[in-house]
Amino acid sequence: MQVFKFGGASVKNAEAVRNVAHIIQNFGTPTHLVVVVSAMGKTTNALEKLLNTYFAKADWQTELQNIQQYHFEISEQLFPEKHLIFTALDYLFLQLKETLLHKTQPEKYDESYDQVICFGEIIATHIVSQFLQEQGIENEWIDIRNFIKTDTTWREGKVDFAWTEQLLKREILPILQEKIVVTQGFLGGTLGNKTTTLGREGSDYTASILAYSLEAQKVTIWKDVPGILNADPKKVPNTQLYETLSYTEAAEMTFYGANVIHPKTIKPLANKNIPLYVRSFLEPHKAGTCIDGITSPQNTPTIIFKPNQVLLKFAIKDLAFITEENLSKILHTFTQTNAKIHLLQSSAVSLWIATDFQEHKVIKIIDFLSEEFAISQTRNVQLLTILYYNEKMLQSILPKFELILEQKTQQTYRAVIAEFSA
Ligand SMILES: Nc1ncnc2c1ncn2[C@@H]1O[C@H](COP(=O)(O)OP(=O)(O)O)[C@@H](O)[C@H]1O
Ligand SMILES: N[C@@H](CC(=O)OP(=O)(O)O)C(=O)O
Repeated sequence: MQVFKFGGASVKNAEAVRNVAHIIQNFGTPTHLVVVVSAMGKTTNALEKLLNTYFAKADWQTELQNIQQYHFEISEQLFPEKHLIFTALDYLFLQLKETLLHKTQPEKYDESYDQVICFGEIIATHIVSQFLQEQGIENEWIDIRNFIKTDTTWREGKVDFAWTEQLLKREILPILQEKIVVTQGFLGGTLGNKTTTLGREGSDYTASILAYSLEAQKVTIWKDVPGILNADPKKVPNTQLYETLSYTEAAEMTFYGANVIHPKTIKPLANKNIPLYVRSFLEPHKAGTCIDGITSPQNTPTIIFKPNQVLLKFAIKDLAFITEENLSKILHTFTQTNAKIHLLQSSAVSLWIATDFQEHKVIKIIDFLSEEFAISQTRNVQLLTILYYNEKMLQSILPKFELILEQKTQQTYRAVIAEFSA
């Protein structure tokens, strides 16, 4: 069996959904395929805005209406009038409103977030599943929250692989003998059947969890790019396609912030030696990139920009030096806050850490540590990583940015950079 994953861009409008149906039609057999689908277009961002507007007691009704209108407009182009999908959508949007009004609390932000944000994937999979059915592609819609089991780390659920594997094997494998399965990316469920999410852009990870658990022959992630390139084509001109990549290289790229695939995707696949294909849904006849355990590392230069970072500086207050003890205190606070350290540098009296700019986490970190350290922050920075860099590459990129902090090893160049202010 195989796993296909379609992200937001591949289902962003009616034409895109039709294209997804064509790709699935060309799969060859009407069985043995799990289709993982993300929220349509930028719906996850819109749902985040809905929740924040609701908590801010502002005009959340307009936000809800916009999301509803977007999905209805797509569905009107895909289905005949009075199709069952419209009743399902009415019900789902009612459920979303009820959840917002009765199941969210500002003081439980992360938990509330998961209960609301999940509707993007739930709604998208209903539309896709029904449309495939309309096209004669028999499929079963599955609620993945009943199968991918996580703890209660809201917004970053930790997957219980043993339990998940058992449930998926028992319940999904028999269905796959007869038809295709359509399910949601990004979502999980707790023991108490509450919804969790696996981290932003986590649908790639879902595809990998499913492939691992069901021992898939391969996974294909369909994107709006020809495959994995040596840089994001939206940021760097004249990029080159990797036809093959090793698991190690791919994992390294995602670790440094190449957001073409979610960082957690590679490990489960590597553990079971399942190849991952990254292919273009715009040019589905092309082979794309194959990531596997056979390819040996090519050491090709790769440029990675990681935006939306903040650089925190922790300075010792009483003229003492940075010690292992206060280092561990700072690191422990990051663990407790579930904030990721993307770059770390120390001097005699200060420690710098670059992390994602998530305001609520930054506030928590500063709250915990401000008694002992003088903390300053540089916002609106990004992290630049160049794997297997050379001086020529540095000279082609660095003059375009303000350089705030720099680290070099023989193979890897890393810097905290900012756009020049106008
Ligand atoms: N090294 C890279 N190779 C290809 N695409 C990249 C790379 N780094 C970043 N990207 C970006 O990743 C995007 C695709 O990922 P994403 O938007 O998350 O897709 P989806 O939401 O459909 O899963 C591309 O449009 C491209 O801008
Ligand atoms: N919809 C979620 C999960 C996801 O993975 O989306 P995408 O496949 O479009 O990156 C998000 O936007 O974070």
